[in-house]
Amino acid sequence: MPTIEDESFVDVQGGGSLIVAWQLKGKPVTVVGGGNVATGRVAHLLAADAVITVICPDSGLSDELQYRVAKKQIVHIPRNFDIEHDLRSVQPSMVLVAIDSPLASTEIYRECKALKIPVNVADVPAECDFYFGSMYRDGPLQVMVSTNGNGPKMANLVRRRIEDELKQEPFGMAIERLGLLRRRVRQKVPGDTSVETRKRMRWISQISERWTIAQLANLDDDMIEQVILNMEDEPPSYNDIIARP
Ligand SMILES: C[C@@]1(CC(=O)O)C2=NC(=C\c3[nH]c(c(CCC(=O)O)c3CC(=O)O)Cc3[nH]c(c(CC(=O)O)c3CCC(=O)O)/C=C3\N/C(=C\2)[C@@H](CCC(=O)O)[C@]3(C)CC(=O)O)/[C@H]1CCC(=O)O
Ligand SMILES: NC(=O)c1ccc[n+]([C@@H]2O[C@H](COP(=O)([O-])OP(=O)(O)OC[C@H]3O[C@@H](n4cnc5c(N)ncnc54)[C@H](O)[C@@H]3O)[C@@H](O)[C@H]2O)c1
Repeated sequence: MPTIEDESFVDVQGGGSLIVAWQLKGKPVTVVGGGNVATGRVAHLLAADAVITVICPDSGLSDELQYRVAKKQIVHIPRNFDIEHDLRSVQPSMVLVAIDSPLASTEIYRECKALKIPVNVADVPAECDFYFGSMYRDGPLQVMVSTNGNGPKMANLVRRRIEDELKQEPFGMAIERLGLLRRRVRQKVPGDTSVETRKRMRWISQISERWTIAQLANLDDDMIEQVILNMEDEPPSYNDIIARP
């Protein structure tokens, strides 16, 4: 039984935030404003497959957002935000505010809180349920750097360091191919018993660990089938697979 004198547990440092990978696929998200900041928010939302409505007067819609409306990637409502119509009746999953009017922002923020809708008001930490961070993406890989409000520019610098390192190797492609292999392994060893799950997990962990990033990125559909056909206790090495006819 652990006691409060037990020093084997690490001390936790507070003052952070919970970084999670929020799933927005198919969910309605409202972006208020159509300028530079809103345009950046929309790019992040599109990458998350959200269903996006942008609300701002026609005169405020950026060229990029006009292009996205024309491509039917987003819906645009050409007027100022209206709390009754755009919040109370629609109840979106999330609201992102990026407008040049602090009074209107605060009003939208308060109503989102009353309706329990998660909201971010760009550059106003007191009106954010969550902050954005500096993002590196490569296919399904996403790395987000946050300074928890202390220095957004520094978040950008740290992200660029990480980016310089990660872009040396095809991580995105490797992860995509590994994702396909995982799905095939689950078809080959279906079932939810702990024995089956443990077998699948050990197998995939070993391949993830032992194959290089370049080898994983090279894993084409035929090789995946070879790997699946040879699913014995020990997972094959890359060389085992390419040596097979
Ligand atoms: C990461 C990034 C993502 C994004 O927004 O997409 C982001 N800000 C970015 C850039 C940036 N923003 C600002 C500068 C000027 C230099 C500087 O101040 O450092 C630069 C740098 C530049 O422009 O180069 C000004 C600024 N930002 C906030 C305040 C208010 C305050 O601090 O009180 C002020 C001061 C306004 C004033 O002084 O009046 C607040 C927030 N900005 C955040 C995110 C959240 C905290 C993130 C974190 O702590 O890590 C948070 C809390 C809320 C939010 O907006 O979600 C994006 C970099 C993307 C990239 O390029 O990679
Ligand atoms: N400009 C920047 O680089 C920058 C960077 C970080 C944060 N910010 C902050 O983020 C906010 C937005 O910045 P921006 O550069 O995108 O501004 P912007 O001036 O380019 O765009 C403002 C947008 O808000 C719309 N708008 C104004 N009132 C509205 C309302 N009531 N309903 C709907 N739409 C409305 C306008 O039509 C326009 O599309 C500002 O508060 C700014 O301080 C700006």
